[in-house]
Parts: sequence; structure tokens; C-alpha cells
Amino acid sequence: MLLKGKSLIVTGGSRGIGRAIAVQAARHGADVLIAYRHESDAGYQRGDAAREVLAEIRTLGRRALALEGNVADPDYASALVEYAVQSFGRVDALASNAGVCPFHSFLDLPPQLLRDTVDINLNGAFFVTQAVARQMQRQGQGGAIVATSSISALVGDAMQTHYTPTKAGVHSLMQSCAIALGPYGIRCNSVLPGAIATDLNRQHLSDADQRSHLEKRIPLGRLGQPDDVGDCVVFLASDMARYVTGAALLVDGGMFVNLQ
Ligand SMILES: NC(=O)C1=CN([C@@H]2O[C@H](COP(=O)(O)OP(=O)(O)OC[C@H]3O[C@@H](n4cnc5c(N)ncnc54)[C@H](OP(=O)(O)O)[C@@H]3O)[C@@H](O)[C@H]2O)C=CC1
Ligand SMILES: C[C@H](O)[C@@H]1OC(=O)[C@H](O)[C@@H]1O
Repeated sequence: MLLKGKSLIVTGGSRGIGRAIAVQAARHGADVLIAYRHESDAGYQRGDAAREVLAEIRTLGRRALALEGNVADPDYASALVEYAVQSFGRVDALASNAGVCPFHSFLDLPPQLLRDTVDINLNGAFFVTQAVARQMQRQGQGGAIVATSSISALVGDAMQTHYTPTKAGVHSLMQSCAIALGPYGIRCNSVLPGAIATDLNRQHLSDADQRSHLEKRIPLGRLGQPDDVGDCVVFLASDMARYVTGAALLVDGGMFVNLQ
């Protein structure tokens, strides 16, 4: 078990990649607090998605908690840490994963959509990382922070002009935090998923031509699944990656290098 006895906060842990991170971490022995917001257009009743994750983790014999809120609110970031410390006694790792990606064309993109996307994806990652790092510094035993950036940190997309800069920012945040937090033994790394089949892009990938175009660009021949990313996050959060900090791990089936 790679995370035996550890306590982990996973933002965006109710669905998709975050759910996979939370469950895989529990399989490796961690207790987990998931942060979620309740996205009504994902087709769940309020809290149902989170409750499903908690139930799955508890069947694995681990403790599981959830706290609804918005990572863009720094007070919620602090509340997450306080809840984890009250319940688990400490915070050993953070998966800063929550994010949104409403596809939209550039020329008519409304200012509020840009502000909301930056607020959640980048500012939210900053606030949660800062709150958890403060707790880890108080604990004095180091820790591991893994942010979910994206292949979109490295390449663009015409319908994601408000989104790709946030993913580049998340990766850059981890690089700077790796330097700032290294003296406290806190490691900071990013995973950069490619095209992963989740609610985030369900509509986008429901277009057969779009899906086929993507699959043809992926040397492994398939879209990623959330567990493909979850297992990589568990590795980076574990002592197996004890000398890894400031790194970026592409989890894309080879899509990024397949240009010619
Ligand atoms: N899917 C993909 O192809 C890729 C995804 N990524 C990144 O992976 C991460 C997860 O994406 P994915 O699993 O696909 O997305 P999903 O839409 O499937 O899940 C998003 C999760 O984030 C939560 N969330 C959204 N906004 C907030 C908020 N303001 N505060 C707290 N929680 C919030 C949602 O909570 P709730 O359920 O309550 O709505 C949900 O748990 C994102 O950062 C995304 O940018 C990166 C590359 C590729
Ligand atoms: C939601 C998109 O399909 C997905 O999100 C990312 O970050 C990747 O670049 C993909 O575009």
C-alpha cells in the first residue's frame, strides 16, 4: 500500500478524475476528505455523487468525509483543512483537482466566464494549496501536493482560450510552490491528463467525429479513463516519489508527442 495511514484532501472528489484519485488513494490505505461544489448540470441530485464516493471508500475500510463548497472561496479552503485535522488529526497530502471547462468560442467569450474559470481553476488551486501547506508546515513532517493541470498547459484549443491559461497556471504554481515549500519537506507536482472520459467532456466527446479524431491522435489508441490519472496521483503523493518535486507528469496515452 502506497498511502497507508495517510490522510488526503481531494478537491473535485465527487466525480471524474477526482473520484478516481480518492478511491485509488483509499485502496492504498488513505483516509480521504473530498471537496465538491454540486454541479447541478451533471445530472446528480445535490450531494448524491459525493455520497456514492464516500460509500465506495468506506467499503474499502477507510474513513471518508465530504464538504460542499467552492474552492474559489479561500474560507472554504481553510474549512477543508480544519475539517480534515478535526477528523483525521492531520493532512498528509492534497490532490488539487477541482476544475471546470465550459467550451466557448473566443471572440464572443463573456468576461464573467473567463473570471469564473480563472477563479475556480487557478485561484481555487492557489487557495487550497496555500491552506494545506500552512497545515503541513505546522505539522513539521513534510507532505505531498499534486495538482491536476492538463495537456492544455502545453497546447492550445480554440474553444478553451479561457481554460488553457488556467492549466498552465496550475502547473506553474506547482513549480513555484516546489521551491517555496521544499525547505519544509513539502513536494509539489502536477499531472497533465490528456483526453479523459469524464462528465467534463461528455458532450464534447459525444460528437463521433471529434472522438474519432482524438483517438486517432493517441498512440495507445484509446481515451484515458479516470483511474489512469488516479494511479499517477497516488504515485506522486506517495514516498515512491520522495525525490520528485516541481515535476509535470503527462498522462495522455502519448497524444502530446504524436504531432507528425
Ligand atoms: N477530463 C479531461 O479530459 C481532463 C480534465 N482535466 C482536469 O481534471 C480535473 C477534473 O476534471 P474532470 O474529472 O474531467 O471533471 P468533472 O466535471 O468530471 O468533475 C469536476 C469535479 O470538480 C468539482 N468542482 C467543480 N468546480 C468546483 C468548485 N468551484 N469547488 C469545488 N469543487 C468543484 C466537481 O464537483 P461537483 O460534482 O459538485 O460538481 C467535480 O467533483 C479538472 O481540473 C480538469 O481541468 C485535465 C485534463 C483533461
Ligand atoms: C475537457 C477537455 O476535453 C479536456 O480538458 C483538458 O484539459 C484537455 O485538454 C481536454 O481538452
